[in-house]
Amino acid sequence: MRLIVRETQDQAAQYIADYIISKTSLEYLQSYNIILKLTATERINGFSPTAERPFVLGLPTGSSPLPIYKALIQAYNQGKISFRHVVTFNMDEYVGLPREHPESYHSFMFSNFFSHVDIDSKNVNILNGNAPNLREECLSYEAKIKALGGIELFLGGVGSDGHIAFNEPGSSLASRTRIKSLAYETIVANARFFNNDLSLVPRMALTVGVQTIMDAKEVVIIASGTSKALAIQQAIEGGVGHLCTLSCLQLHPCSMVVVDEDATMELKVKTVKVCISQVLSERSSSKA
Ligand SMILES: O=P(O)(O)OC[C@H]1O[C@](O)(CO)[C@@H](O)[C@@H]1O
Repeated sequence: MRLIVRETQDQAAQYIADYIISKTSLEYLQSYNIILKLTATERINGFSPTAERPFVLGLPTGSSPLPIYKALIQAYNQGKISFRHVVTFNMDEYVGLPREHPESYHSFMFSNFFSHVDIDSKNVNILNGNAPNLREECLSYEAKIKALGGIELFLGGVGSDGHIAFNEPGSSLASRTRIKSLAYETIVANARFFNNDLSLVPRMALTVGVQTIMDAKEVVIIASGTSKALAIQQAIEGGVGHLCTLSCLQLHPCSMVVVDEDATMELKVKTVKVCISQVLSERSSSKA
């Protein structure tokens, strides 16, 4: 698992947006007075997606990815990226909240991202939390991901309790898309989107599973703010376990967690130093 630290949330978001677009450009990483010149890898642009061979992108909601969506929209407006041949799968959706509700993840995704770029709405996949048969809905979501050859890059956030998507503490690390009850901590955290009224926050959601995320070829997580610091500490310094489902990424061959400085507050100085020096050596050896 790679850990990338940026000073602010906006810088962390810009790093991820650039990474997803992947300009084939040179990147400079400064660490402990060493400046290394690194070659950025290619993602959407390097993949050159077509209608027959789309780029399959997993996407999150929440406040953390908002600056990433802003940066992607800006890049689209500058002609640096097109989403015409990108197929998206969102991580989760509330159960029972009407699709048109301003806090549904459908509304969130269209108002914060999809309506501002050239994505074809037929390529947008979001779980239907009002489906007549929720189990069937989850099974066909998994089947659709598989039929498209899997997710190329899954972008995600993390809950303050360490959840990835809505895989709350105690979720099976082998889980797949299913219905989940939200943890009390998540209901409290999300109440800010529902006039701080706990009774208005849906109690259940459909969510991709931990294994669905682990199956993606690459996973990129954003975390910012001190409220995420404990979750980041557990996921990075703790063992792999179902009480902090983000920790599953320790077992992923290609995962990256991008944080702002506030989110590193519970990490040991040594962890941050080791992670940064690993990035430097991994990247410089991949250049050789
Ligand atoms: O970024 P926020 O608003 O803290 O949200 C945290 C997490 O909760 C979720 O919205 C629940 O899935 C995640 O997608 C997100 O990463």
